[in-house]
Amino acid sequence: MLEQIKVGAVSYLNTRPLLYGIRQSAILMQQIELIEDYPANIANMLMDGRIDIGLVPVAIIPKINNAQIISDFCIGAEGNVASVGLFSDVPVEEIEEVILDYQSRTSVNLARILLQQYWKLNPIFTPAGTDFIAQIKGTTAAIIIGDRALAHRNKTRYMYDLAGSWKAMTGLPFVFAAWVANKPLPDTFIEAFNSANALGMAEIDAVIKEINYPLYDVRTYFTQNISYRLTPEKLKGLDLFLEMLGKL
Ligand SMILES: C=C(O[C@@H]1C=C(C(=O)O)C=C[C@H]1O)C(=O)O
Repeated sequence: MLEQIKVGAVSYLNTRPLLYGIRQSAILMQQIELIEDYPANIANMLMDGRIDIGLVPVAIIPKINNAQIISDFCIGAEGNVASVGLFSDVPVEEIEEVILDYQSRTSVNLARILLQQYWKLNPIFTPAGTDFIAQIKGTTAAIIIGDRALAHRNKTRYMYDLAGSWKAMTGLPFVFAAWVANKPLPDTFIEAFNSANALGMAEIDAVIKEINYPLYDVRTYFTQNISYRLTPEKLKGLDLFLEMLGKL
């Protein structure tokens, strides 16, 4: 038997439409082993070769040998993404310290770019411990991503949406994560993988039916906040982000 292709996916709600399609595809499921974890862990797995494909934070693409984006689907946003924010009790100008979510690799860097170039501020950045959300207080703010960010909306006085702010600064959409392989894969497999992703998007009603999430409207999240197609405009946003990241 051929060895299975190891695929790592982000374990947040936003990935559910993509995984729905993959799981529906029996032939694909015979060829892959699916591993779910938070983004920073998926990034480590792809970097050290424990997986062959990962829905990885785009910020780590430059650190991967032979990195290839293999899919037309991504975790992106054309405006407010709702699940990536700078959460603060004070207005952004008054923030002195920003704690950076340990689960993130892209958004923490996006936050550094936006604070420097959009808000023109220079706060201290601190790596997060596991209980960092409880430390948001006074002039200490935090970047939170994923489901924990959705759950924390309305809990702080201010939530600056990082994808919305990126759009305001650059006029471009933003890509948080993309399907990246660290080795060449057969074209037939890549085609099947893409079709499976597309299937999930086409069956969005069925995806939503499976989810019981009371804290945010998942239909709005999947159809108006997250934008899954890796369009030429998104690739422009991605190129600009990687260029800015290189100069940080
Ligand atoms: C929009 C999101 O994008 C995520 C943000 C990531 C990051 O900051 O490194 C990585 C993967 C994405 O799933 C989110 O999870 O809320």
